[in-house]
Amino acid sequence: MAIVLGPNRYGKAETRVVRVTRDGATHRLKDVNVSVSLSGAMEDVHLTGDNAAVLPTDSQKNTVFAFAKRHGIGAIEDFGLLLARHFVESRPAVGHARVEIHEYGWNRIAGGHSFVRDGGEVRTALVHSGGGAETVVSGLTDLVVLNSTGSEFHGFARDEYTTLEPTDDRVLATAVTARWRHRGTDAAWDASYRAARDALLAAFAGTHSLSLQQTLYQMGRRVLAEQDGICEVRLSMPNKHHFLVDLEPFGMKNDNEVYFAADRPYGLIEGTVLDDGAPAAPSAWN
Ligand SMILES: O=c1[nH]c(=O)c2[nH]c(=O)[nH]c2[nH]1
Repeated sequence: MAIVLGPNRYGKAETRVVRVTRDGATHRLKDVNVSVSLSGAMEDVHLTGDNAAVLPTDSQKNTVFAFAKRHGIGAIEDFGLLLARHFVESRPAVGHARVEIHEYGWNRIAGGHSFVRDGGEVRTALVHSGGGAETVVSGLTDLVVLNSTGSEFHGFARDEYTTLEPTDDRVLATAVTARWRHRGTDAAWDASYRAARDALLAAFAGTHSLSLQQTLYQMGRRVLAEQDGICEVRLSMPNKHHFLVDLEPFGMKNDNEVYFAADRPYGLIEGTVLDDGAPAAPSAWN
């Protein structure tokens, strides 16, 4: 047996940066979590302990802070591209850079310098640069949505373990994780993000659902139908079950009004919706 070093990468994960832009008394806030991962000619450090090619992860963290000051933080896709290109172009040993950024939203309260955190929702970007190829995947996590009617689930397969009752009126709730791959690397990121988020919400609300799978497909479809610059959407959606509570013991009828919101287990519905003519780019999602 020949033992060899396989794929490897390294970098500083989860550098939390808050960048305040002071425009007189009116401030703007960007709150991000940046993870850098570099790969390339890193045999020596693994095989012999020679660190000559290794840009310390500490330097990578410092670069994130320095770039936040020097360039500001605009759309997270742009900040990711800036960092990824910097590491590939400035370090001969680095053939590939992966930069993942999560952004936490803040809204202005009053005056110029007071803010309140958005709900749990997070905007995401994943950038790869190296070997002459670049990819950008945008997205969001924890977009929590609920339809209080307009959802059915029946006609499903049955076996000896099936106890689920069919329903023609249920609560449909999920926490959407969606990521979408752009065809290029120079979109109007903020406008594209808002349009994709709106499309996901409109499709969730506007689909009379026969299953969460059907709703998922409609959500991905809507994003692709509205934006030529996007060629692939990947969705992961937990079915946040809401069970009708039996109120008969208390002499009351439950007319689809009182639910037990279970947190686990949950159905996990995942799928990809794509332009089948787009060039495949599996590494864009790594
Ligand atoms: O929309 C649904 N899809 C399923 O696959 C499923 N399975 C289940 O038990 N409930 C549901 N609901």
